[in-house]
Amino acid sequence: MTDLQQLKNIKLDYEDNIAIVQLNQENSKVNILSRKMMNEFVPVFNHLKNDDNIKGIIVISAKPGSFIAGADINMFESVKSRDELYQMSRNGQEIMNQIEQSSKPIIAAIAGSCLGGGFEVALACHYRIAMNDKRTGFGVPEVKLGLLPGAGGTQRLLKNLSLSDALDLILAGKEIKAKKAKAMGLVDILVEPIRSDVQDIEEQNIEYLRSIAIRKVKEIVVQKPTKRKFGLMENIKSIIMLNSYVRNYILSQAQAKVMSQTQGLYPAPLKILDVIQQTLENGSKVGLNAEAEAFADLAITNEAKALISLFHGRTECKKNKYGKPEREIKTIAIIGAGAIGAGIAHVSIDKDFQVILYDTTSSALYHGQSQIIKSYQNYIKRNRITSTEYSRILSNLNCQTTFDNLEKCDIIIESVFEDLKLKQNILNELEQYIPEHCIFASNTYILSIHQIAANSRRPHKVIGMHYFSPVDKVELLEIIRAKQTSDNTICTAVSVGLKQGKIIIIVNDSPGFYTTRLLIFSFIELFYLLQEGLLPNDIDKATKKFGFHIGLAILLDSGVASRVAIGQLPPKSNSIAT
Ligand SMILES: CCCCCCC[C@H](O)CC(=O)SCCNC(=O)CCNC(=O)[C@H](O)C(C)(C)COP(=O)([O-])OP(=O)([O-])OC[C@H]1O[C@@H](n2cnc3c(N)ncnc32)[C@H](O)[C@@H]1OP(=O)([O-])[O-]
Repeated sequence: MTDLQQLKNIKLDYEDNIAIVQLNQENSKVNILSRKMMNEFVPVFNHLKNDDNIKGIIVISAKPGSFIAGADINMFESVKSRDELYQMSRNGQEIMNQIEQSSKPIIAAIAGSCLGGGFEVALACHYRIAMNDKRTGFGVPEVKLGLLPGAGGTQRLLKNLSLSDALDLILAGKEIKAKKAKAMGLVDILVEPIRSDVQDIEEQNIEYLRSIAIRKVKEIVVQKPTKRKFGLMENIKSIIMLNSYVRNYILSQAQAKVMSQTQGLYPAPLKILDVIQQTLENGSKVGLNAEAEAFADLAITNEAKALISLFHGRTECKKNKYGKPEREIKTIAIIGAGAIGAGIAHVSIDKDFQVILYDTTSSALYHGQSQIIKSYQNYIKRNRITSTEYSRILSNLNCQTTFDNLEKCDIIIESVFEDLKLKQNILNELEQYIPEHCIFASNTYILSIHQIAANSRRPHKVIGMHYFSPVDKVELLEIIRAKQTSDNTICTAVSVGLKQGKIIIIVNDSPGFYTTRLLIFSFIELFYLLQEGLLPNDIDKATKKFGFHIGLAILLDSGVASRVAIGQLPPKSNSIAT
């Protein structure tokens, strides 16, 4: 029995007859439903449930940016048997049922990520109040770990949403922002954050959210909650759902989409569809059991283990192991307004970097600028940003055909053709204009950073930053350190990349670095297959069936790959990854 005076991951507060359960996972950036957290949460909840003085409960997080990031992923890895996983899911479902069935109103006051098991907790609560800010997002990303929501999430999402919307969330594992969650009926009240120029803003916002939640729960205690009224469209949708022909049609469409996107290589989406079908045909009791069975089946697959390992790898690649750069980076100059240069500008301006986009001609510059403007206009159309945000973001972009203002730059990212002489000349010329602290990054997939810096006055400030097209969609950034590159230069490049939202690998300045070298070996095999008489289309089909996102032959046909394959790669190979 946990002593309620000795809680380490939960702070229990009271205001009048309202209990505030504040989650604050020890030694962690995020809250998770770990064994330690659950060992405190369950006794706290039972105590509050049985205490007659308590009339209402609020579940809130003390951590800025994180409500609950889900069940503890490491817990699944430590489990020894399938039965244990099944039981874990059943226990999770039982806790959520207890929350839902509580006679006292329970409000989830949500600021930050509300994901997986965290979203399942929120869905089990009677009322959801959410901060309408960038960091607050809802989703069930379990499918990305090769799993499915295993604490009643499939059932509650089906109850709260139309079948298509529920499928959309569970199968894609995508995150939605608070405003969209409110529009979908998953959130009851949106709270606007306090102005962003206030100090300790996030802590203050949590306090503010808490005060609104306390007011609301007191109101509910007096009035008793009114059931959410469904609109006309929702009523029509639920009538349609009673029709098995319509249901089966939606499920078969979803299955076809899954098969075309995954080639059937991932078991989780297919299991999810199966659980949903069983629920729709036999009701929630069968659905819950099917969910737990599927959770246990999936958690022991190699696919889940590989995807969980990928999660850990990605988390590692989001860290700056070099610490903090000596200077804060405010201004970036990008040399070359082609698709990649413009893409780099695109991922920089919305992170509040001041960007100078340079090209030699107005028409090239116009082309790059139009690419950026078009993308951001699309975001407005898709409600990803408001027109005010659009104006603010675009005001960070300065396009020019001269080297004016380069003295303000903290980093230059050169993204011109793969021509060693050209890159060397640009570096030499720019060194006349840029300040002493400014670092120079070359966006190259093949040229030696050491050679690019051969005539530099400060080679320790030269580094490679290899972006991938389309830059606003591909998360990977390959950072290449030459022997002479200083740690602060690497640290600065990593911090810029992380702020741009990239997942970063750091590699040595060796032939083909990491990514291009991997491609080379695939292309060598491809050439053998072509010589043996296979058709490019068949090779593409086979590689896609194997799991490649695009066919290998079509990849070769894209300019980048062919130039790599045609022999710019130096013959000698050294070790690559740092
Ligand atoms: C009650 C039992 C119920 C059982 C039944 C199953 C229930 C459920 O359906 C299954 C799940 O929820 S599956 C889960 C579904 N949820 C997800 O898939 C969400 C996974 N998480 C994320 O997507 C991101 O971490 C966030 C967006 C939450 C934060 O991003 P950010 O601000 O850039 O932060 P960051 O740098 O990424 O992470 C900081 C630290 O937190 C760590 N950590 C984080 N989540 C963890 C977790 N769930 N676990 C463990 N650890 C987790 C992370 O490793 C790192 O550790 P380190 O030691 O410092 O290296």
